[in-house]
Amino acid sequence: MIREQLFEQILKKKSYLCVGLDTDPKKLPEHLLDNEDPVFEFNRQIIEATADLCVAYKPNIAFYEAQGPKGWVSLEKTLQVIPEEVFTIADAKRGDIGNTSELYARAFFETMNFDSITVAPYMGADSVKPFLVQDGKWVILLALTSNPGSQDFQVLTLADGNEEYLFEQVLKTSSTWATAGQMMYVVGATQADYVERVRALVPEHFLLVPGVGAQGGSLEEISRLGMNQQCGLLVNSTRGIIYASSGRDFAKKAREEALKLQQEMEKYLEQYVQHL
Ligand SMILES: O=C(O)c1cc(=O)[nH]c(=O)n1[C@@H]1O[C@H](COP(=O)(O)O)[C@@H](O)[C@H]1O
Repeated sequence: MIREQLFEQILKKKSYLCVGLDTDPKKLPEHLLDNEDPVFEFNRQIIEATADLCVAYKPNIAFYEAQGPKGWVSLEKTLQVIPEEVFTIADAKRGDIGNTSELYARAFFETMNFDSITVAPYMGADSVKPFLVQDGKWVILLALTSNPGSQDFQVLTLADGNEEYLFEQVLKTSSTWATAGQMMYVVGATQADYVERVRALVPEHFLLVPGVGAQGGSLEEISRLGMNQQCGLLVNSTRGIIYASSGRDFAKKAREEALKLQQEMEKYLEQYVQHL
């Protein structure tokens, strides 16, 4: 999916919500367990209940890999029921020497038809470039993550005397590898203090923002500080939506939570995107 299509969908749905599909077999509502493929059935109902409120789905691959071959089957079936216009993110956090990254790219972009994949920048240019193979397929590079461990390396200052954080160097260098039509950055909602520094370096790029809800990040703050004139944000919520209820009403409750976020997003879009 190209950038213009993504923005069109944001305008149409008045939403920049990404729903995480981190489907844990241990957390499924009991009444689904008799199903032939409970993980798929759970995802199918979540998608049916939320597809008009969100612009992206982000299955975290770990939740499928952990189940072995049947997990990959559930993932493939899930992709098939995501409506065509909704952006898909393989949250796989890959990246390796060039020829291996090529195979990761093939796995997620060809064997499975994801629009994008999350990639770790640590191994540098030759580990990321194999994912930048064609228009409409995106790299979402980890820049400043939402977790406590982000403090261990990402905000260390470099020894070159420029008072620059490591994540800023990641943004500077990697933004020369691809345009804002092929690269996005992960910036945690818990990192609002640094968002202005992120935007100073990558004003045009979309940011994938996880960490609202269960991790405590604020949608208001990240929207105020991070939005650009093409919205420029995909804000993810996973547990806050998909596990809103563990009962028979799980899909209805998921919709209610997604709707709350969408309605808040509609407000920020009107406030911060000028030509709306
Ligand atoms: O790449 C990600 O999506 C990601 C990056 C990051 O910095 N923090 C983060 O939480 N994530 C993912 O975003 C999702 C967050 O889920 P919730 O905390 O349940 O909303 C999980 O799939 C995480 O793996």
